[in-house]
Amino acid sequence: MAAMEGEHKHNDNKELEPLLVYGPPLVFQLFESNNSHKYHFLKAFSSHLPLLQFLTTQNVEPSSIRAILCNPHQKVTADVIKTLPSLSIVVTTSIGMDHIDLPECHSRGVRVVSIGAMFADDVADMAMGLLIDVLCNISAADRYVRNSVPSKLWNLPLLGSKLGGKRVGIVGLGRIGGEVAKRLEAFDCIIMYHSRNKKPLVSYPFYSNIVELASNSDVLVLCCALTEQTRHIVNKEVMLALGKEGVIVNVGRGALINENELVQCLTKGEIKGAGLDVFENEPNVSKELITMDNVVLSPHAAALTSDCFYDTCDFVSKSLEEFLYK
Ligand SMILES: O=CC(=O)O
Repeated sequence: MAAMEGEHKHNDNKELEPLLVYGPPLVFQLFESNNSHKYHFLKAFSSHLPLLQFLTTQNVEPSSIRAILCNPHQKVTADVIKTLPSLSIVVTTSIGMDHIDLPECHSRGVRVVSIGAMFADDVADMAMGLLIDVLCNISAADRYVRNSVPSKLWNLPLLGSKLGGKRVGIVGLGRIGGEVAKRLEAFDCIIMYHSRNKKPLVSYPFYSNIVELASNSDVLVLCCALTEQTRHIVNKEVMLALGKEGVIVNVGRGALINENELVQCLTKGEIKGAGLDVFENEPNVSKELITMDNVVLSPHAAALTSDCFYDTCDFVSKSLEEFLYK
């Protein structure tokens, strides 16, 4: 466990009451790596432990926690919320909010603030990176070179394929999906999308049925939020419709895809490949996926850029200060 404590003055020079904030270590690295930032809301605790376990093992009084800082790996369940009588705000350093029990927050009057679309560019870059990697076998070729001897260097047993001209179905045309579309246009891709509703200002073809989208696409890029409606939105039927040359990229949430069915389809050659930044049972990654050369894996890292870190630091500080001290 790491603890940070400090004495800081608010803008109006009024001494702040100590505020307990709890969050996972990665989030707190933001503050540690940005020394110039004013820690208005200390004391803060960070731990890898789930919050309820943290409270009991570290002997922290639940009623002293007024704010939670979390990321998608930190579940803010109804039990967590009920255990913290003074909780008044949850700030998540993520776009997605599926790790937070929103109805419980709402009924308790706990405010929830998410980073919104701040990371859209970075996540869209990751989607493009994964897609180009799968199509051009970059990671597989990298492994080949590292394990090769000079006489075999040119014998790579894989053929790539170009992105240009591919028909790409974007699932979820919000800010991230929109940024993905912008990038795909530069590659002369044919873009279409599926989302809850047709977007009146968007000219790309809209498919209300994801199976139809898949059967008209070479690639599916998943950018939507995980909800009860989108859980397993990509299942065997969708993958069979995408077809043997089809590629799936997921920068949304792992459970958007039925991962068992994905493994089966990849194993049987029913789709060609996948680029995954997220997994259904994080932090566990299916053993089969790990062995596949046509699959590119990334550890939920699309927003782990230095740009995101600085923006997040500002955002979190402002959100907490505004809500708690104004
Ligand atoms: O997973 C990351 C996010 O939701 O921002």
